[in-house]
Amino acid sequence: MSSESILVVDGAEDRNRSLDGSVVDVAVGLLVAPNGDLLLTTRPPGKVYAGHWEFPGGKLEAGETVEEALRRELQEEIGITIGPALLWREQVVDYPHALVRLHFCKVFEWAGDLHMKEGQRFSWEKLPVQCGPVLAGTRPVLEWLAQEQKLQGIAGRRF
Ligand SMILES: Nc1nc2c([nH]c(=O)n2[C@H]2C[C@H](O)[C@@H](COP(=O)(O)OP(=O)(O)OP(=O)(O)O)O2)c(=O)[nH]1
Repeated sequence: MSSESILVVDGAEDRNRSLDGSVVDVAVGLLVAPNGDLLLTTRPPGKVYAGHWEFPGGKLEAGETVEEALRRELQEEIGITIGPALLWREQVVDYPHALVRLHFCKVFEWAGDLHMKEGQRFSWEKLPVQCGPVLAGTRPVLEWLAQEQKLQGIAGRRF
């Protein structure tokens, strides 16, 4: 029995899928600009939930680490080469189309200019983000980021 919490999306309550074997791992990049803004992109036309806002990333291929997959996906999708990817949080999401484990990584350094290669839109956002609709599996991490920012604000005032 896994202790991971599962976010169930779009009427999946009765699916009761097992976490053994069928989970698709996804590397997701939280690109943080020097001023703290975060990069969000829309899901490209033709993909499930097209037009919904998310953080850029994609599925791991066989044999890849999360960092390798994220570096490849961001080169393929938005034309940049990332520096270190720092694993921050994980979330399992049960969608009607798939059961995914999202590996959210913070990225502070990258090379190259943004180039949306799959017809996505992009936006540098402050919290709370103004773009929408935001993909259901992306909402929890926005909450965690907001909590972190709040705590940093409190610590900053105190010290
Ligand atoms: N990239 C990304 N995917 C997310 C986020 N939140 C979330 O629930 N997901 C889900 C949506 C999809 O089910 C899955 C990512 O799969 P995908 O189809 O976009 O990945 P991919 O680019 O490798 O796709 P493909 O090559 O198979 O077409 O993760 C997020 O913030 N970013």
